[in-house]
Amino acid sequence: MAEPGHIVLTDVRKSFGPKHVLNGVNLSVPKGHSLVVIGGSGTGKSVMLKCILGLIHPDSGSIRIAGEEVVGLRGKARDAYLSRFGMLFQGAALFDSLSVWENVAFGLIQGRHMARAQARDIAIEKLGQVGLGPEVGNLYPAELSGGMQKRVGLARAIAADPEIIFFDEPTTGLDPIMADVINNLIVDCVKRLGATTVSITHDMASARKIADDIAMIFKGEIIWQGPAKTIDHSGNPYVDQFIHGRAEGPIQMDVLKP
Ligand SMILES: Nc1ncnc2c1ncn2[C@@H]1O[C@H](COP(=O)(O)OP(=O)(O)OP(=O)(O)O)[C@@H](O)[C@H]1O
Repeated sequence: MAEPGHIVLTDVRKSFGPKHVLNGVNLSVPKGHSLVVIGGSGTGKSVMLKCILGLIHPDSGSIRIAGEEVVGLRGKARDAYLSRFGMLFQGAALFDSLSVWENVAFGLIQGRHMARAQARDIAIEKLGQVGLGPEVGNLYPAELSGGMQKRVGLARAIAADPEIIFFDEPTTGLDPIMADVINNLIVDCVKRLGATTVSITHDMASARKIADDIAMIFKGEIIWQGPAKTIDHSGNPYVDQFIHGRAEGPIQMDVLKP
């Protein structure tokens, strides 16, 4: 029998009022694999990630992590669940009032109640893994370039050695060379940790680099999933249109609707 997925979504549905956003999402990510979810704006990528994180409750369906049902977890069980995740947000989302090392160590100090000195050592080590020297630890986010901020965000995402990491648009806003540097660091850091990852991106160069598998979401359903190296021969006209960025094809933009 095939190994059950580390992250398994079964028929996950979510509507906001009359708006059906997730229409029965089915997805399985094996342990240690990197899945990249692609899809147009407003197709439900962020809502799906928020459902996995428990920030949005699905109307129905099942989300299992390592075999355990996580829909509906509350209180301490939910806190313990969230501590298994690392997250790199769009724009890095660093705290401006904290130094770089304090940003990286935030979850260790606040979440795990680690002593500051020990947390600082780990932060400096993780900064080293993303190519930043210890001197950067004492700077503040406003003193860093966008690329350095992403590196710090990545160091923070891996600080607690999470078993699952989410990357939300990890290369948005970066020039192509810095984007490639971040992609390489993501691949290195994830391999070192052996973490299972789910990433959202519009950047196909990034998707090809960091994904083992790619899934395409369209109108709240996964319409294709396969190994990244097969995406050019998916045989799916929606995938073809998306990866080549063509205005013509089965995906029609509702440019007049909000
Ligand atoms: N809390 C909410 N209340 C009402 N509607 C919501 C809520 N969250 C998301 N939506 C709607 O769900 C749809 C999907 O949103 P989502 O953020 O998942 O899109 P996305 O695929 O991540 O898009 P993008 O690539 O632009 O970030 C959108 O139409 C959005 O307006």
